[in-house]
Amino acid sequence: MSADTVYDCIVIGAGVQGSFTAYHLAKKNKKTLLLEQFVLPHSRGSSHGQTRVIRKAYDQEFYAHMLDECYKLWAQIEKEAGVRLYRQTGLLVMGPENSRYYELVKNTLQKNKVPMVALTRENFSKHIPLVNLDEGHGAVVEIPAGILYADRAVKTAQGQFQKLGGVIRDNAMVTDIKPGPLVTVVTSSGVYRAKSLVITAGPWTNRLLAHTGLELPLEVEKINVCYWKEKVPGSYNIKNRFPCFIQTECQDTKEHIYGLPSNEYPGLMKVCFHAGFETDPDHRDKQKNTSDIDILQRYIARCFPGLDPQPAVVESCLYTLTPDRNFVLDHHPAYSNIVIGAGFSGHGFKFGPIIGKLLSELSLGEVPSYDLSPFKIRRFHEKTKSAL
Ligand SMILES: Cc1cc2nc3c(=O)[nH]c(=O)nc-3n(C[C@H](O)[C@H](O)[C@H](O)COP(=O)(O)OP(=O)(O)OC[C@H]3O[C@@H](n4cnc5c(N)ncnc54)[C@H](O)[C@@H]3O)c2cc1C
Ligand SMILES: O=C(O)[C@@H]1CCCCN1
Repeated sequence: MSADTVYDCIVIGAGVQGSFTAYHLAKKNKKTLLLEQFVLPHSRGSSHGQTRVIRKAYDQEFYAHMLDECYKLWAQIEKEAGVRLYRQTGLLVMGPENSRYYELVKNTLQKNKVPMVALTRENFSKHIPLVNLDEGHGAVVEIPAGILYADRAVKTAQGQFQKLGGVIRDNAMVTDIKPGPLVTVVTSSGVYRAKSLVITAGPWTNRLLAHTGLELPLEVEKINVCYWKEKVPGSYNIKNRFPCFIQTECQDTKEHIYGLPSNEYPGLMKVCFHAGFETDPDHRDKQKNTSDIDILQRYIARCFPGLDPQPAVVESCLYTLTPDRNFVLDHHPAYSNIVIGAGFSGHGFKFGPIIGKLLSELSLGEVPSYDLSPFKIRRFHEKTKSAL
């Protein structure tokens, strides 16, 4: 491409959401440029690591609805690229039987006819050995849920995008955005222009939006990603059909604790706390709070007796949270040819292919395939007004 190329669309940020957006745009024959500040692949954002959970066990039904198509889109890209990205493991959901959240999750699964098994206290340990169910808690298994191979998925979306003629420039940090009928994007390695722009910059979203006069209520948190050693190797292994799990709340915390079967590191199971500590994305290593690990240790000692209750490996990842934990998928309020995909609040990976499709639709001025009202920027202002 020559220096004066005008792209149909520029996408900023090659995490899972930007990579899938670029892929969908290229599928629609749009001349697309994907810009990434770091050399790819990297582990400084939110999409790195080997695994993520895919599930329909949500308290809000609109997420479960989107997942129908999402599973199909994951299967489609697996087929196109000849790689495996999804593996069914099932998802064990445990929570206080009398809690509203646990009830809503069960209702979503039932209403959407998701194959599931409700476990009783009597048969729990037969189906799920080496886990202690808390007193007063119920348990259901969502059968089709599973894991996504995260790093491989991002690489595959980028690879398919390139095969379709898309251009990726990594090591290209965007330093300025000049809105207009043609948007100008200034990077550390060149200046580019396009008819439309999609910003999928994860934890750096507000830094980029500052160039356009907008600030969203996003909070960036560092998550301690903990792996715990199996006392007997293999006891919680994916090959032995151990499922992913979510503990919606328990005596140790009102927040989710969740885990994935041992898989990526031999003999280690990933169990994490679904909340972290505020950080600057460029300085996350300075955030050293580990009070979440104390909570996890207590939980593991009580409920996962087959794990050593000391983390064997601790890595880090970033969440970008909105106040209501729903995503932002919308046009920029002042510039209709700038589209924003942000605030994935620690649960956006599974939706990558559908978010890519939706952001591509918004950037092309098409009617989006789903009702995007839960994801509009306007909701933040409405909240502020009603609070006055
Ligand atoms: C520990 C952890 C566990 C999770 N578990 C799950 C799960 O089980 N299931 C699930 O569905 N989701 C899960 N998530 C959430 C999911 O991973 C995120 O929602 C998703 O990865 C967000 O992707 P993104 O593309 O928005 O952000 P990112 O991956 O951060 O991508 C943004 C990209 O923009 C680039 N960028 C930023 N600024 C610039 C600039 N100025 N110029 C150029 N490039 C720029 C960044 O370098 C980065 O590559 C988890 C997240 C974490 C951290
Ligand atoms: O999005 C998910 O499915 C996981 C599990 C629960 C909390 C963190 N994210």
